[in-house]
Amino acid sequence: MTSKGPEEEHPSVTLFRQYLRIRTVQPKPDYGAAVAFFEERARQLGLGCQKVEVAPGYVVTVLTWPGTNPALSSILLNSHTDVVPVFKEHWSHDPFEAFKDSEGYIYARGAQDMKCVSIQYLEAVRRLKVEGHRFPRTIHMTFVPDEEVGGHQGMELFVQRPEFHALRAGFALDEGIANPTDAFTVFYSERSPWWVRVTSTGRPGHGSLFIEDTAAEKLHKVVSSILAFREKEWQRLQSNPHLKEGAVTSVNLTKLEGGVAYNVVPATMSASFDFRVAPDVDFKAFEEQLQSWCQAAGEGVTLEFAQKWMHPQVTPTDDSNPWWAAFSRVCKDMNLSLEPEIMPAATDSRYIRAVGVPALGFSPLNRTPVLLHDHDERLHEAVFLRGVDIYTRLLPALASVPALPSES
Ligand SMILES: CSCC[C@H](NC=O)C(=O)O
Ligand SMILES: [Zn+2]
Ligand SMILES: [Zn+2]
Repeated sequence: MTSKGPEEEHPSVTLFRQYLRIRTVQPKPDYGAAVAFFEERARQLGLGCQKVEVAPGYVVTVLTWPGTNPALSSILLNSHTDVVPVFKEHWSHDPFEAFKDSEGYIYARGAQDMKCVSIQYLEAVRRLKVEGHRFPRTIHMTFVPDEEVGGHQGMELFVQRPEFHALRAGFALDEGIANPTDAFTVFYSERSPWWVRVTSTGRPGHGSLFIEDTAAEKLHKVVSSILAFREKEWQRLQSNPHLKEGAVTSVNLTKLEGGVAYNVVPATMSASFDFRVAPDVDFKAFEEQLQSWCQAAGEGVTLEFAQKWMHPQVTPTDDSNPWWAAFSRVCKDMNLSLEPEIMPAATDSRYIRAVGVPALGFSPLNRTPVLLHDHDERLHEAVFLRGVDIYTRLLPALASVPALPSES
């Protein structure tokens, strides 16, 4: 399927590269251009198009292919439109040019995360429509802003809107992560982001003296306790080949703040941590553990949360879940091997699952190095096109899942 020259390029690849050139890059994404792009796709494909402004300047675009049985719940195909910033000097090609090399690799920010998936959905729907298919369940494609900075102005608000409930989503697909092997990774749950800032207060004074009870020494104790916990989780992951990254709790010390001069002992210092809490953790006990590390460090050590997700959900990956049964059956029929895992990072799936809609995180990218958020993010056009084939098989199966007990 690799094209030799631009004149022979597969039209789906050309469309993908057009979308990659839209600069929806944080912190100032050009969302207007993205919305216009999807409106034009809706027009070309003859799909319904709805724009929902969830916050000023933050529009969710919904493209709809109605099913034949409106009594059934719908399939939601979600993708975010924003991408993370780049360090341009570390790229081999301009990250917003969608350069394709002679082997067929397309270099661009968003090539894996997740502009590929948006176009793969659209192109699968286009093919199925052109072939004259109709399915019982409605298929909605949602193109949402703000995911890369937490989705607070995107999916978090959208799931609370009447327009979201009107979609009557029964099942959702959202992003996954590439897999370097022949297999495909599929995510059935996510770790919960807890962003914690520990602030320590103590006695100030002259930097030449042995001051007692300083902010720094107490902060050091908390940092040590947390990094010791990190090491324990890391060892647990390393020593058990059955455990994948998302199954343990991770933490990184990501910020240290405080101090004004070399010779002034500061009265306040703080440390910020990015925790990703595994879904099987007892959240209450874990928070108590954090509090007790602060208390053990001494007086005047407190913590606050900048982010604290409290609703982890697991989408079942057995045949008790008819959506999983349909999804995995197609993969089996196509000889695709699946590796079900817990997403280490946080995606919009958490908001979708939290309102009771089962969701799988799946980017149909195998034999692809994991380059999301990295320099030289790229995707081979053949892998991209294979992904369109995969959705072209998945969508008919999902949109034809028979009425669930709750729907009859
Ligand atoms: C926790 S809000 C930030 C969401 C972000 N998502 C993708 O990278 C992440 O850091 O996982
Ligand atoms: Zn993403
Ligand atoms: Zn991302």
